Amino acid sequence: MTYKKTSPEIYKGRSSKEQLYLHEKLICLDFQEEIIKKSPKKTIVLLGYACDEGVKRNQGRTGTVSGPDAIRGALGKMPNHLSEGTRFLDVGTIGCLDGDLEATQTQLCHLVDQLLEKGVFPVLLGGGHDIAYGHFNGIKKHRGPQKAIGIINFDAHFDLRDTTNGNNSGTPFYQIAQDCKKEGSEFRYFCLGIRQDANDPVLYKTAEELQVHYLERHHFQMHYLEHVQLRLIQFIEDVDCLYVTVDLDGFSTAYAPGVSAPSAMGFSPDIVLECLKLIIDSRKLISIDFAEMNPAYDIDDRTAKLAASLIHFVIHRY
Ligand SMILES: N=CN[C@@H](CCC(=O)O)C(=O)O
Ligand SMILES: [Mn+2]
Ligand SMILES: [Mn+2]
Repeated sequence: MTYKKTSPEIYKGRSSKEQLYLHEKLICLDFQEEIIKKSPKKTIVLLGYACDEGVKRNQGRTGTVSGPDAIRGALGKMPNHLSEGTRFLDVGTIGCLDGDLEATQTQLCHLVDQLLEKGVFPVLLGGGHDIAYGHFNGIKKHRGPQKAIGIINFDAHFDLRDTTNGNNSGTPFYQIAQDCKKEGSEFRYFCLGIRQDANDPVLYKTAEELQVHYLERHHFQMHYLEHVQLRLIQFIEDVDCLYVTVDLDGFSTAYAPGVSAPSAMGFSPDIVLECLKLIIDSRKLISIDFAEMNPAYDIDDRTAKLAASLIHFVIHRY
């Protein structure tokens, strides 16, 4: 595992005297210094997961290692509407050393636990979707295995591949489900945006066996908003808290070309925004991540800007 403090140089943009832009509001801290104080003030914390190893093992197009900084660059330029009392921090980025994905996920788990311990709202920037295994485990470590943690994944893929070929970016929710089985806890997983052209029959079968809640792409659109909202409300009712993960490859390539596995028939941002509204307003959301950002394939920073706009929305509504 590697760790790097974020250089403020990554955050560039217009300057003002009144913190009109997020890069002026944001403070880069060193995680190791433990200077994140527990405070009653609302605190939003960015943490990067610069890891390509899961994508590589899953035979995907690498490049997500640069994902966190691409999102940071786009986010920093955006206008700041956060209240004066809100703290907005960046605690750096962890990376994968010698292909040791598992060690990186374990480290992520510890960092997420520590962040939640401080009472802050973590916003994680990926990195392959293997971020989800470390992230979820950190939430579980903090909350305890008996708490009902709901996972909401906006994605084209179930990511329920079994681990016969090792852990990778296509296996995180299968790994979580196996851990749940061992611990005797319920696997609470809702996946929105699934498509038949992106998931084989074995994956659908695994989803059925694990009683996964899912909405397919043809129903995951504004035309079916009431239905989508109802399904979300039903899922949220049964959980104590929520972990949300946004896999950028679920969006149409028109919005998100910069990913490992692009989706020509992916979903649109408007339906995701509606869902995020409902999720945030439920007051159960405790942590969120944005995965699979791959700047090597981005066009005109479109994907980075989409991720940044979604984060902008979340941190202002939270
Ligand atoms: N994290 C994404 N995983 C997808 C990739 C699909 C693809 O390579 O086309 C998956 O394994 O299903
Ligand atoms: Mn995924
Ligand atoms: Mn995906």
